[in-house]
Amino acid sequence: MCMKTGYDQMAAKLSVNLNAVALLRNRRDLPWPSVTHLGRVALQAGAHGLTVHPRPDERHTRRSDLPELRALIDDEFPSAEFNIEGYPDEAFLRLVEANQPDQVTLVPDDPAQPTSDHGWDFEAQFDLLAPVVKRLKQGGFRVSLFANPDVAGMDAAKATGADRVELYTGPYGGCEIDSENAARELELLGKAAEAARAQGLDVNAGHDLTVANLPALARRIPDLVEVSIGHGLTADALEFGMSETVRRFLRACGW
Ligand SMILES: CC(=O)[C@@H](O)[C@H](O)COP(=O)(O)O
Ligand SMILES: NCC(=O)COP(=O)(O)O
Repeated sequence: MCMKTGYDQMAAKLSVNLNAVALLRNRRDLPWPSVTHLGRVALQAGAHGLTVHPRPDERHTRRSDLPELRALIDDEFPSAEFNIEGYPDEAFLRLVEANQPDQVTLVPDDPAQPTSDHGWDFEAQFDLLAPVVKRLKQGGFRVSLFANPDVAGMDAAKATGADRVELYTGPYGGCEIDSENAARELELLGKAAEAARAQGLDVNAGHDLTVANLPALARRIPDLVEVSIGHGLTADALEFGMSETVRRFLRACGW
């Protein structure tokens, strides 16, 4: 990681989640907006990676998007990272193995859920997670586990063999900026990050992050390694264009 430009700390890498672009494309049986091309524009503008969360019903990114995105990174942006998120059933694990991401983020999603809204219960779901993490690590993938902003369970998260946790920032993202609620959620995230770091886990974060709420998160978690952002970033891209939006988000991360 490079030094931040505006702070005395390191900056989190920005991975652009393309699910919202895919959702827009999927309104028609047409190939635009192109998920792969908007991924290219985001990487050209300086994003550090691309994230997809292909769900079983393919309402967002489709299985067929993944080889194209893998090839985009391999051919044009070899230092960028590809992050695939999802619930670790056999179909998902095979999809991951076929598309060789740099990072796999395991999320406890039910297929019927509109979006991700909680992290793993690491103790209760340890027996599910540990063998999956082992298989993914043997495949050479970095593994991150979606986590509630909760101090409890970080030891169990570490015991699964995972490399990182990704803190679920939805409740923080839903708060009015500078409100007491935002301060309380931020503190929960900060404490959870400290607990994860104490176990030797690196910390990612994501869900409902915006240009407005990112700077305080980056200050509270100075060693945050990566943020993955889709909905808010895509909304801004409609207003400012993808390139300018990525630059705005990079600045909000502290680059
Ligand atoms: C794991 C997580 O927080 C997700 O935010 C997610 O990948 C968002 O995906 P959707 O945009 O498809 O809801
Ligand atoms: N991994 C979290 C993520 O990708 C965030 O997505 P979004 O809430 O910003 O759409």
